[in-house]
Amino acid sequence: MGSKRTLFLTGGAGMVGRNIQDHPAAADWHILAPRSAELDLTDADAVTRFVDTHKPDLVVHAAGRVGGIQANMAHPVAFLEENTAMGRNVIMAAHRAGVRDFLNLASTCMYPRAAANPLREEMILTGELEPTNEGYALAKIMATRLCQYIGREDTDARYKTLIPCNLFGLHDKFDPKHSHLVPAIIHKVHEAKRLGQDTVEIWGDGTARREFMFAGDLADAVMQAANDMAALPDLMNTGLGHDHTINDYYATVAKVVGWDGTFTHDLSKPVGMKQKLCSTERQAKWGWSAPTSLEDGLAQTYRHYQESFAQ
Ligand SMILES: NC(=O)C1=CN([C@@H]2O[C@H](COP(=O)(O)OP(=O)(O)OC[C@H]3O[C@@H](n4cnc5c(N)ncnc54)[C@H](OP(=O)(O)O)[C@@H]3O)[C@@H](O)[C@H]2O)C=CC1
Ligand SMILES: C[C@H]1O[C@H](OP(=O)(O)OP(=O)(O)OC[C@H]2O[C@@H](n3cnc4c(=O)[nH]c(N)nc43)[C@H](O)[C@@H]2O)[C@@H](O)[C@@H](O)C1=O
Repeated sequence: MGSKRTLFLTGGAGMVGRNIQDHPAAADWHILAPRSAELDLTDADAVTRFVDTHKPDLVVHAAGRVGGIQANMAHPVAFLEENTAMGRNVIMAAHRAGVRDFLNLASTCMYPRAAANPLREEMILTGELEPTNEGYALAKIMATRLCQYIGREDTDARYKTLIPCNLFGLHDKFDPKHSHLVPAIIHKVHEAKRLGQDTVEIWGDGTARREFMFAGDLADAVMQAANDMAALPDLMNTGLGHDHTINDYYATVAKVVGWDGTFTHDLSKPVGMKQKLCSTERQAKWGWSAPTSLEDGLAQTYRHYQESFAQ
């Protein structure tokens, strides 16, 4: 314990944070993961005091106000303001305290809405953002650029950003008001099975495409990065390099849950980006790929849902 390096993990109780703490390589670190009730990251002075007191060797910034398309559209002020404040406070407190290594988590929502797929890291800030999550994306771009500027001005600082694709997994949010696509489908299809319903409604026409990675796999990439920050590119997509239609995700979840009903489409619901598929070129050069198949990840997530959320 005495010889372990200290990792300040923000958002340690969230989906990504819990998967990081459950990763086998987490045992190599002394992890500090305060809840928001103990350390409100929007409070700059409190963050500075925390970082100055603990002087971590590495910060992994996995906290944020996070939600699916509907939550982002309903609360753009909070998504922009809280995420900007958290990013700025954590990054600046770490840099002022002399923390050399910082791993920032962004999101593929910060790519321009009309960018050609697959999305390459140098496309950031080359076009207009997707309006359904613009506030959140602006906050993510701010934190990403701040890390890059710090790295440019202070060549000892390794302030780097992973850009994960959409994620799902254990400890996801299943509440329909906040959920992303995959947990929303799991909840809807499970409920249809439980209540004996023979149809489930899909938002939009189902032809939009998404790249959903198992959150345990993102944790694996984070731990590989943590172990050798020098080897990590300063900005890198973390994804699968392939995607599926929304209709495909519904069909696959129905198979995993064991429900054989049919689907309808509600064309009045928001659809967002038509496609946001990562280029995995940098990730491949870095020497990593996601190990979990969609079916296996969904089966694990459905078991977790049944244990923690389902009626
Ligand atoms: N989920 C996804 O599909 C994707 C996520 N990401 C990024 O990964 C990161 C983690 O996301 P995810 O785990 O899904 O999010 P969750 O919503 O599951 O977790 C977010 C965490 O942030 C913490 N938090 C929120 N506000 C504050 C605050 N004011 N002070 C301190 N802590 C706060 C919460 O802490 P507490 O529980 O203690 O309140 C919570 O544990 C985010 O940066 C997100 O943008 C990127 C791409 C896709
Ligand atoms: C990772 C990224 O994720 C977010 O963007 P998003 O990918 O658009 O979010 P989503 O997962 O909620 O939806 C994906 C797609 O799925 C369709 N869809 C069908 N049926 C349901 C459904 O029942 N619920 C939801 N939520 N979507 C549905 C929905 O219409 C859309 O086309 C950002 O806000 C931001 O959080 C971010 O960083």
